[in-house]
Amino acid sequence: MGTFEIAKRFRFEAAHRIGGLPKGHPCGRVHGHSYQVEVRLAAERLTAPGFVTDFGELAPLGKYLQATFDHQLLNDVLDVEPTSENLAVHLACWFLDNLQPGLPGRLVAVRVAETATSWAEYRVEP
Ligand SMILES: Nc1nc2c(c(=O)[nH]1)N=C([C@H](O)[C@H](O)COP(=O)(O)OP(=O)(O)OP(=O)(O)O)CN2
Ligand SMILES: [Zn+2]
Repeated sequence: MGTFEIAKRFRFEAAHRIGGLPKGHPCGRVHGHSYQVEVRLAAERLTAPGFVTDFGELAPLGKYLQATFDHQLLNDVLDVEPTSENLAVHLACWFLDNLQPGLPGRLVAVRVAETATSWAEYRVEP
C-alpha cells in the first residue's frame, strides 16, 4: 500500500548574517529574506473525513514563526549560525516537541527557502 503526504507552507520576513564565511562573502553582511517554510506530513491511513492532518491544525507553527522570527535578526534568536539548514532542523525539533503529539500524521520533512532559487531540507527519520 502507498503513503499519503501533505504539505503546508508558511512565510516570514527576517534578516541574518552568516559567520565563518570567507572575507567578502556577501552573506557575511546583514541582509534580509522572505523566508518560506514548508512542512510535510505523511500517513498510511486517513482520518475522517479523509485527512492526513487537518491543515488548520498546523496553524500553531505559523504563530510560532511570526512570534519568534518575523522581522527579527535571526542571529539574535538562534544560538547557531542562521543557515537554512540550521533553521530547518530547529523547526523540525520545535514541531516534534510541540505539535506532533496529538496529530494523526507524522512529520517527514521541513524545508526552508531563503530565496526563489535555494532551499534546505531536514528529513525526520521514520
Ligand atoms: N547551504 C547553504 N548555503 C548558503 C546559505 C544557506 O543557508 N545554506 N545561505 C546563504 C545566504 O543566506 C544567501 O543569502 C542565500 O544564498 P544564495 O542562494 O546564494 O543567494 P543569491 O541571492 O546570491 O542567489 P542567486 O540565485 O544566485 O542570485 C548562502 N549560502
Ligand atoms: Zn541570506
